[in-house]
Amino acid sequence: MSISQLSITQVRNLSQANLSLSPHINIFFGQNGAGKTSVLEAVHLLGLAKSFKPARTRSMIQWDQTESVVFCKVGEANLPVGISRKKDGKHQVKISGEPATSSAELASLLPVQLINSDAFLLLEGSSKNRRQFLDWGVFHVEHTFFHQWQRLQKSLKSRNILLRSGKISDPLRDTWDREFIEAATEVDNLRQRFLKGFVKEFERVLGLLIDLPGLKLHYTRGWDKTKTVEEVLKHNLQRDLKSGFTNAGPQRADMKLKIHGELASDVLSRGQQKLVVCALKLAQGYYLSKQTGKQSIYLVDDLPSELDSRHIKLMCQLLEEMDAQAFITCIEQQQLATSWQRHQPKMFHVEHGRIVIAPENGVQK
Ligand SMILES: Nc1ncnc2c1ncn2[C@@H]1O[C@H](COP(=O)(O)OP(=O)(O)OP(=O)(O)O)[C@@H](O)[C@H]1O
Repeated sequence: MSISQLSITQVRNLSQANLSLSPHINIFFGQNGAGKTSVLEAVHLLGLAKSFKPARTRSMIQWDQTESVVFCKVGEANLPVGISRKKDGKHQVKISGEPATSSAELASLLPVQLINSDAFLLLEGSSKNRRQFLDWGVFHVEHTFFHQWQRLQKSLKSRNILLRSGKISDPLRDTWDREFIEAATEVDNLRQRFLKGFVKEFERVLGLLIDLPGLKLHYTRGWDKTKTVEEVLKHNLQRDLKSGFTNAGPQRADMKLKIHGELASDVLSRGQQKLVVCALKLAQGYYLSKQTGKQSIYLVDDLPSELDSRHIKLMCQLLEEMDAQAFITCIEQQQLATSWQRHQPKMFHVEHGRIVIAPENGVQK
């Protein structure tokens, strides 16, 4: 799926922009503070109904305005998709003129992958970042995942409320325990099944980007691997009651990257870390496309930062080969002008919140 037309209204310093996009590579270049990242944020809002960080969503609305609106046409059928977001946090999503039933519907239609400076959190941040990354892939590849994941969240929340109330023999807790056990087992099975294929794809893409022998992805499911969830819940009951929450389960799963037993974030240089993170993100798009035929949409903020010219070219080649639609930002047009082999990118110059089409390769024809 790619976006053919994009209209952005009152997002940060972009008062109004109407863009006709390439289904392949779209590059936004311009000086600091021009509004390049805001274009990516607008597409992110369309795909996930929020900014890069949920807490930033409110601040996206242009000063002295009450709402941001982003509208696009998707795929060959030019399916209209729009979102409006108000200062009070309310938002409205419409797909083909009808209100979307859930944000999952939007996410399924527009599989957005973001590579920006926050992407380093995949290596150095909390396990929540890695679980979100993993679950993005499982959600798109395994059709039953969303339902099981919702069951897990609901049963976990209800169980934790009962734990805090201290009702040790509450029959209601037995009910939520059973629901939690079933959902936890399913979520873990689906994550593991996804990872079997994904890890191979990740190793392939990483090998094309950088030679890091010994780098391995280690999945931990969130509870003792020699025990069932049921056994762990029984074993941990006193501890769970004392702490007021469920200590073990898929809500504690992690996916660490280690090299020779050390965390990649403790060992690798900044550039190497960026390449590992890019390999993870690109592998998601490749794997999704191989498993489902769906194309992802890539938002890459400041692609050249931290990378030497050889690695910039390799990144561009991999994005092109995947045939995903990409929105890429950089400061100078020349930084990315000659990195492409298959398609000429569409170049946009962003200046003080205004976006104009620029000549390809910076050469006026
Ligand atoms: N709510 C808002 N209303 C209006 N302007 C805003 C709002 N929030 C941020 N801005 C301004 O909008 C611009 C957003 O810039 P953006 O982050 O898109 O820049 P950029 O081109 O990616 O720059 P850089 O290269 O420095 O990352 C900045 O000039 C910022 O000060």
